[in-house]
Amino acid sequence: MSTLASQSQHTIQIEKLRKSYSEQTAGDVHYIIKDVNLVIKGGEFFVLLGPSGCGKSTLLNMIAGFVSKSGGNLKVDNVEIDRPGRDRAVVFQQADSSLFPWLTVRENVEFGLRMKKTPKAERRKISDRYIGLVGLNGHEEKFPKELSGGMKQRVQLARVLANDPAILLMDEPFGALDAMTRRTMQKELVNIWRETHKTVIFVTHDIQEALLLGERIGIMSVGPSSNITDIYDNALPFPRDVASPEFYSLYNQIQGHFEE
Ligand SMILES: Nc1ncnc2c1ncn2[C@@H]1O[C@H](COP(=O)(O)OP(=O)(O)OP(=O)(O)O)[C@@H](O)[C@H]1O
Repeated sequence: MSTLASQSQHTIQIEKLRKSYSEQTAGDVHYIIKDVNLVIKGGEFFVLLGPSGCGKSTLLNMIAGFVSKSGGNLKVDNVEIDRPGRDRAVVFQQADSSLFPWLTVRENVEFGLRMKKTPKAERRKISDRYIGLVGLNGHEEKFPKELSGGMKQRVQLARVLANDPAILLMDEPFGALDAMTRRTMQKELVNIWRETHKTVIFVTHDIQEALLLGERIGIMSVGPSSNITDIYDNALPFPRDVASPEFYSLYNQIQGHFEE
């Protein structure tokens, strides 16, 4: 288990970061994102909010090390990111594609630990903890096809958490869930984050979701050459109340930003 001290590191430093998927083609370079500057502190819950197609997933996948940069600097604790690493893990919107259908809930959660050759008793202890944390007690022996969409997303989250990455990269993880399940998962994620002190970068295009979760909310402009144009601090106490005047006021400020 990572200590609080070690989790308070893992600061992500982004300087003049740019990405083009068409650098090899002749003519003007078409940048998806251009000159993004951002520092995300270790242990912070940061939300990337922006309209569809602005490059949120591209930026997240660059931090994950799945997509290469075209220019600028992208570092964790002053070390350049040039590949995926155990310090970072991604939670995708579609849980189905990340779960092994032939493995049970417990076996899916323990998969990474098995690869690391973690002893069986230790694996069981860790999977018990995270299966409990995501509310799946009693479902350990089920297969993915026997689970609802929300339950599958919980398994994906438990599996990622079991590997204890310091940095959680979440790409619209609740986008495919019904409204009630989504709200439950949002509350659980906040509890997990507060308990584990991980750095979270959460991508969404939903202002309410951004405000329910984030300590800071980075607004991405419409592409191409998208950038983070504004950052909103959100110090509202947890659990956040969507009906409070403070929530409503912040919501309107951010919405106004997109209407400009
Ligand atoms: N592998 C790729 N090759 C070429 N273009 C790509 C690739 N991946 C993404 N793009 C383009 O980059 C732009 C940004 O896509 P991206 O998925 O990062 O945006 P997004 O903000 O996450 O969108 P959404 O909210 O709809 O998921 C889009 O125009 C998309 O077509």
